[in-house]
Amino acid sequence: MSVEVFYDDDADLGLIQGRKVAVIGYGSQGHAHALSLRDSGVDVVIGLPAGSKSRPKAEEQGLRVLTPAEAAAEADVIMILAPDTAQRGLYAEAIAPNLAAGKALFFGHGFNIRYGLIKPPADVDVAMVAPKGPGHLVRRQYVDGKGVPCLVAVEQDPSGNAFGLALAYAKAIGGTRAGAIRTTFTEETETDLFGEQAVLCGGAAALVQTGFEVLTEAGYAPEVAYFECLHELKLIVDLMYEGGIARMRYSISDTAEYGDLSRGPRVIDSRVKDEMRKILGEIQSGEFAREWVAEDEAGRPNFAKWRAEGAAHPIEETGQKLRAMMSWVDRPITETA
Ligand SMILES: NC(=O)C1=CN([C@@H]2O[C@H](COP(=O)(O)OP(=O)(O)OC[C@H]3O[C@@H](n4cnc5c(N)ncnc54)[C@H](OP(=O)(O)O)[C@@H]3O)[C@@H](O)[C@H]2O)C=CC1
Ligand SMILES: CC[C@](O)(C(C)=O)C(=O)O
Ligand SMILES: [Mg+2]
Ligand SMILES: [Mg+2]
Repeated sequence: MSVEVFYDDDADLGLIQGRKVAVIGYGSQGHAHALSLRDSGVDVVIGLPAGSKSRPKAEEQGLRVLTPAEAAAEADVIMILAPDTAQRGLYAEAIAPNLAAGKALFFGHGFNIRYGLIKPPADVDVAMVAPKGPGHLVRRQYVDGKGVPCLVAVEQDPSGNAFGLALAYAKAIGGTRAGAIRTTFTEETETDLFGEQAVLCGGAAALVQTGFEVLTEAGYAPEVAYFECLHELKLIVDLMYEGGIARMRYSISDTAEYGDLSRGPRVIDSRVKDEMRKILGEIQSGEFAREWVAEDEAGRPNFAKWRAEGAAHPIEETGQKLRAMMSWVDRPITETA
């Protein structure tokens, strides 16, 4: 099945330049959207609670900061870029009372709409512009005259113009420079959750930690194990990123490629694939969403425990020491926030 991809020439920036946009939240995505919208000539206001630690960051950039309710009341387009777990309460308290027919409600990820946690009124456009990359990279690419590809979706379209408006928004943050792909809230949410759980974050972190443990438990130096299991992963993924798995295999030695082809399927075997299918099932059925919402409402006890265990893993201490020796690893992408 082929997808529809839209580029700068397909989007009319004027559609978003003519509206006032409230960006609610000024974290990874929020700062990138707000600054790039402003640089694209859009009238932007930021919505943040009174005690938010993000307020000074937005104000330092010369942005006008109001409370979420005040910003939502002023704006025609409200982009919610607060954490997914905060969105339901934020919507009920500050946004729903300030919606009116003809306004548009935008999201950077479909979680709250897909799982029915937010149910906007029928006379409001509901759309999504979801960059396929971390917010700091979204901003850096925009500043460099490039862009991070976006997914664009429409859930409700009473105006008949929701897709054009979303495409204009994607253009204003650099997304259509790279390409904006039309999708649905369901497809974006389920694939995004699956990708981050099974492959990009959960799968990759567990693979790296487990490889490091096997080597160090067998008596190899943690420093050598770090290079083999974490540091070089970026170099290998860069090759995949540039030219796919085939390009990576072209670049490595035949010995590595034979080991890859003969041993890789033993590591990621049918049991792992079955577990991935189970994880996808939990996402599709809403089981993961219910678990995560309950964990958040309970004060995140497991989240805090697992996060602390991850931070205490020996690979972190080894990494800290080694990264200090590598001057080229000293420009964190988060420095634009
Ligand atoms: N991180 C990423 O790169 C990606 C994120 N997304 C999606 O973008 C959205 C935002 O995520 P992300 O940028 O990671 O979030 P962050 O955690 O980086 O930032 C959240 C921001 O929202 C503020 N905030 C917290 N609570 C509230 C509230 N009740 N009302 C208003 N503002 C609030 C925070 O302020 P304070 O500083 O005070 O905590 C902070 O400025 C999510 O839907 C996420 O799934 C999509 C693609 C990639
Ligand atoms: C991969 C994690 C992500 O989905 C992202 C940066 O796209 C997220 O939710 O942060
Ligand atoms: Mg993602
Ligand atoms: Mg995500």
